[in-house]
Amino acid sequence: MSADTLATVKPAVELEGITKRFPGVVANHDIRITVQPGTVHAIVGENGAGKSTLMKILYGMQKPDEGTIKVNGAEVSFRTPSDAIAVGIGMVHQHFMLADNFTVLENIVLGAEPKRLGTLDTAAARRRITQLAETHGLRVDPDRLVEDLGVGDRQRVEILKVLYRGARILILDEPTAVLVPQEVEELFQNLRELKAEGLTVIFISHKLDEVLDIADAITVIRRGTTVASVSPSDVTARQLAELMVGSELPTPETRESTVTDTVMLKVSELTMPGEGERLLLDDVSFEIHKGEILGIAGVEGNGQSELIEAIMGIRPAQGRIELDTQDITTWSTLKRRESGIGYIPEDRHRQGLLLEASLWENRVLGHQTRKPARRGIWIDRRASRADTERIVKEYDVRTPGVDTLALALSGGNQQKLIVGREMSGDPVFLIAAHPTRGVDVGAQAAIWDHLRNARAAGLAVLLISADLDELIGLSDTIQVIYRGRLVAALDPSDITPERLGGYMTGAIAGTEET
Ligand SMILES: Nc1ncnc2c1ncn2[C@@H]1O[C@H](COP(=O)(O)OP(=O)(O)OP(=O)(O)O)[C@@H](O)[C@H]1O
Repeated sequence: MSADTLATVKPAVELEGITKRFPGVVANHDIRITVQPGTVHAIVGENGAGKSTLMKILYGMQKPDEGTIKVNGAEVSFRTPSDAIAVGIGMVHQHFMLADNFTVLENIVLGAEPKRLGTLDTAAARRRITQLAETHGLRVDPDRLVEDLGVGDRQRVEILKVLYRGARILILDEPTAVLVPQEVEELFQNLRELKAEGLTVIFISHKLDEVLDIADAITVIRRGTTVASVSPSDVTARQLAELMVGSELPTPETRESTVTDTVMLKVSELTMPGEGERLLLDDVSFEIHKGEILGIAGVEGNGQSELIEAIMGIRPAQGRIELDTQDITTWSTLKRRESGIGYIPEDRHRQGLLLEASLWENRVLGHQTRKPARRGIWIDRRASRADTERIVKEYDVRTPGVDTLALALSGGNQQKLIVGREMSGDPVFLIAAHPTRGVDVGAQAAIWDHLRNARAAGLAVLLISADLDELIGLSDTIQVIYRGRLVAALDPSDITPERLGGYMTGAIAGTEET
């Protein structure tokens, strides 16, 4: 692009002086960001820094108290997302919003068409989708059911859905959080193609290496305000993290094995039927010792959720589960929890928190029968509040206080609260599903420390994570789950994320299959 044309090209997005206040919190303060068209622009910052709030403002989901938004040089004011869509802004949410039992085509068209599906010109819609998919290198089959698609494909459908509505500026909220390395590479390839077509991508991410790999420009937000605008070629991941927190990061400690001979959890021949012939869990057996972290690696949808649900007694399965030599196979979920199982669930909104309740009420959720919640037949409010304050401090949950509603916390801070709660009350066995999903690098290191310390004190942990660095860095042993079977046992000190990704996708056959 020559200097002349550069001068005439208007920024895709200009945010000037954006301020947004919530009760007790200034979520955004005088934010200034310029996003050039045809670029990938990353927004990074600690949990609670104000990234999501800013993206919601840019997508018309929230109104700023102050400041202006310009899109392609023209000032805009959004009342709803439809206003943002009308000027070409689209948002791909982290939690996919697709209807499972509809086809790709139906999902893409749903909501975008003025007519109802019954009267839709399917042939024209299919032509347009195919054309969009081809132009942007987003291969998907329009006639497949969404429930049959893997995570990477679902994400492509979400992107196509946004493009179908005419978006030229795409907002992606932590797009790589659920992807394995191979899928991340595919997504980045898609983003590069979008960019080459002149589209603009704004994305939020906590994975700083990835940010450095794909972004053309990076804006750092700290405590609600823009503190730096950098080019990826000028910073390292560590410097970026330090810009986010405003101080130097501690260097992580090395670790030693704390695995003992005492078996804490023993799962034998766990089998769960699915629809038709396919088994959701197929003869799964393993042991976890006191002081051991067993990591389960797998692409989402290969039986991890079912395994957790079986161990927690949420969903029936054949086989046997023993906790500390006791057969708990027929126990209720509550009884399992009471006997010392902590559970950091996969989906913090559906299973982890009551969003309309305060932080201290969430602290006692699922722990009503135990200390500090219980005093006689009553809930001990004072002790519960005090313990919540302890968690807020120890886990650095950014909140105005323990009476704040859970829904007012940023995503990462909600996660820190859940982790703190589940690590409280000295569990003997912990199920940690994606324990650091959505938390910033500093908080991630802190949660890892908490897990390692608890492990050193004898906690047995079942770790399920899509973050392969986390699996490799924390686990004593890694088992790969593929189509409901444990197919390979791997030594974390001897495996790279790329090879692990190979086992997870079935590209490298596991020991059981060879
Ligand atoms: N609806 C709300 N009501 C009250 N406070 C809110 C609300 N939404 C966000 N906040 C507060 O605004 C601040 C910024 O939150 P935001 O979700 O934008 O952070 P974030 O940078 O996206 O964090 P994360 O990385 O954890 O997702 C936080 O202190 C949060 O508690």
